[in-house]
Amino acid sequence: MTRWENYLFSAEEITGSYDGTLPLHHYLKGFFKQHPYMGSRDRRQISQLVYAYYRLGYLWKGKKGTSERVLTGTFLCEQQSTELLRFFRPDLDDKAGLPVADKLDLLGVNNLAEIFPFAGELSPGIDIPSFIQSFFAQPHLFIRTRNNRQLAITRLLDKAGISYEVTGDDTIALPNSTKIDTIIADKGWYEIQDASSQQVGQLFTPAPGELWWDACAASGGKSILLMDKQPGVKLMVSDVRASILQNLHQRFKEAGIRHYESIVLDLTAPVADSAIGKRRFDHIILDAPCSGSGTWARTPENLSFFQAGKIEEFQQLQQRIARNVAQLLKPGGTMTYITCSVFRKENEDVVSYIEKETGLKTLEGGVIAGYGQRADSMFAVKMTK
Ligand SMILES: C[S@@+](CC[C@H](N)C(=O)[O-])C[C@H]1O[C@@H](n2cnc3c(N)ncnc32)[C@H](O)[C@@H]1O
Repeated sequence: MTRWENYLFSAEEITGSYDGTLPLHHYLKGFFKQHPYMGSRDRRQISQLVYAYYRLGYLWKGKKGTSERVLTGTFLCEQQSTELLRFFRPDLDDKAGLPVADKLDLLGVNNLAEIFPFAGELSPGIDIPSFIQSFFAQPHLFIRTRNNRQLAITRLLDKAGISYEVTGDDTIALPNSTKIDTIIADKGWYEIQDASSQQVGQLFTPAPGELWWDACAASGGKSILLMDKQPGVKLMVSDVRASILQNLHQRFKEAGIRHYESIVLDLTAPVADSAIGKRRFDHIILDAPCSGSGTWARTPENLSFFQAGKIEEFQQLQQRIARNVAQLLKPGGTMTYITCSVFRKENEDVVSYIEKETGLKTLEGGVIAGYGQRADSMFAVKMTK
């Protein structure tokens, strides 16, 4: 067998045994551990084939064989000729430089719902063709530069020969494979944070002395953004997972944030006075658990394994959490409801529910369509009591 045939064979073996239970990158790690004779180039090429396959979503599922789908996915993802595609499908390789829309035409795909069957669930602000076509490109790695270090960082990137684009005052887009921690030693200079997540920060207008609560803080990405804007706020962070708050403590330490309070809270139940006393908050960040569908260009295996019924499960969870969280907002304060979902039921419909159930009113915000700049897509709405 040639090298290319071996690669295709391995990709077929992986897609045949992977069941979506683990994230795909974990599964691939396990697979390569069991095949230690594969070198780093082999691992990279096989992983690319597997990812290209999952980027097809539902296209030709059950209708065409795995190898044909792997090669079709590869054709849609590659922007220039590759040896592998030239070996198997020179007809497609000749056309590798075409835009994705033209490639789909060439393949006779004129209904994008063949790829993404959830198109009817999308928030109105999402451009359906652009969103679906974005699955065929790996999103960028974005960093948010801190403490006026942008120039110093771009110098180091230049020195390391990394291609990058400065896309905002504090935002740099990098190739996804960049090992940024090997280039910039001081972790206090930057945060890895998607461009859309950074954009959410425009809804935060903190003033010194205000009491802020990051209710679903995870490892603290939004909180660090907030504290960089205004180090003088009084911050409380919470999450249902104690383990993720441990990650937050480490990340805060590296970011130089020392003064904050943290607490483990399950927000599906009302917050007891015994946990936080009679305190009420000037501002709340509610970055709710969600389907993550705005990030599926990074984890395209979800296109095949996500179950439609999950959308409503998330919606119910978001509604319960939002109702309990809104109780702790001071009159005149704001709550910013955030998801990294593109589904209306998790976004606009939850905002309508919050308005109806808690009396909060929408001030500004909506869909953040990241697919246009190879970033995640999100939803963020600022509401007031
Ligand atoms: C989208 S993530 C938050 C991301 C984070 N704000 C950031 O910027 O990195 C949602 C978080 O909600 C937490 N969560 C899920 N269910 C919860 C619950 N019932 N109560 C509190 N937090 C919950 C999850 O553990 C997860 O860390």
